[in-house]
Amino acid sequence: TLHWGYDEHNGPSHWKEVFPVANGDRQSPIDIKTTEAKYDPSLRPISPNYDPTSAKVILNNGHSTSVEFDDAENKSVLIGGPLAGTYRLRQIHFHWGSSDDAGSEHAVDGMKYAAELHVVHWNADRYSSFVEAARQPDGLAVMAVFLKIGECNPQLKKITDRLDAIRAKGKRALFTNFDPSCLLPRSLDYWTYFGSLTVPPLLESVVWIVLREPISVCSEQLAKFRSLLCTGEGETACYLLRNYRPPQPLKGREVRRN
Ligand SMILES: C[C@@H](CNC(=O)c1ccc(S(N)(=O)=O)cc1)Cn1ccc2ccccc21
Ligand SMILES: [Zn+2]
Repeated sequence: TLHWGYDEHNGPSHWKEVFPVANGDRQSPIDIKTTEAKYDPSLRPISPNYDPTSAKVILNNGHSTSVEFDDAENKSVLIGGPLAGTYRLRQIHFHWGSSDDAGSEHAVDGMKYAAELHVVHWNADRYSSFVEAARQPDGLAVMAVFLKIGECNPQLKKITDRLDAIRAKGKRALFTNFDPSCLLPRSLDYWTYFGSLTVPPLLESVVWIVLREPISVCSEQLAKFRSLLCTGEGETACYLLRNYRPPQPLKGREVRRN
């Protein structure tokens, strides 16, 4: 059976063989055509409110590196923006490419950034667990932040410095006292649209909030992400050189902006 990944034989073009929703009506990512985005005065400012003690572990799941947060209560939440209710922080993770000239999942007028940060939340007002929320059309809210090649990012250093400890798939390390707001740009202006997870099972349960202003990352920091392995210890090493899905058809969806 297909174990999905990002190689020629198991990458995004194969995912539909196991996950037919890959050809669904609200798939992500998308190419955001800025002139077609509709200004919506009802959209409020987004309001992230994170407690650094919620951060627990950093791990390599073979498809990306993620920092996982304690989501047993409303300690770190996202409210406002297009959201009705309180969305609880679950994890953050990254997508990158094999070179600096592509790596983001969303594109802006056809232009891709070097990488993309996803801050993943679930609707704790309406659902009792992440896994339940992940199956609902309004279950998840993911804030996307573009990483643009430039100065090394001192906040990102906290994450890239730990990657040596989790090089193999399945490895994890303690990672606490971390507030992911430190990775957000000055402006929280955003585009928003209804979409999906960008990796299998590609569930169509995500309200996407894509920040318009990128943060910076330098080549050396990106190179550390590419040194992660998509294989476990003792297996023949395969490097996680890229882990982005290309933009998917909009299928008539509207993209709004604040
Ligand atoms: C959600 C999956 C686990 N996947 C994620 O949590 C996840 C989160 C964000 C993104 S992204 N790149 O879009 O921000 C991608 C994946 C668990 N799971 C697996 C099968 C499954 C079935 C029902 C419910 C949950 C299920
Ligand atoms: Zn992601």
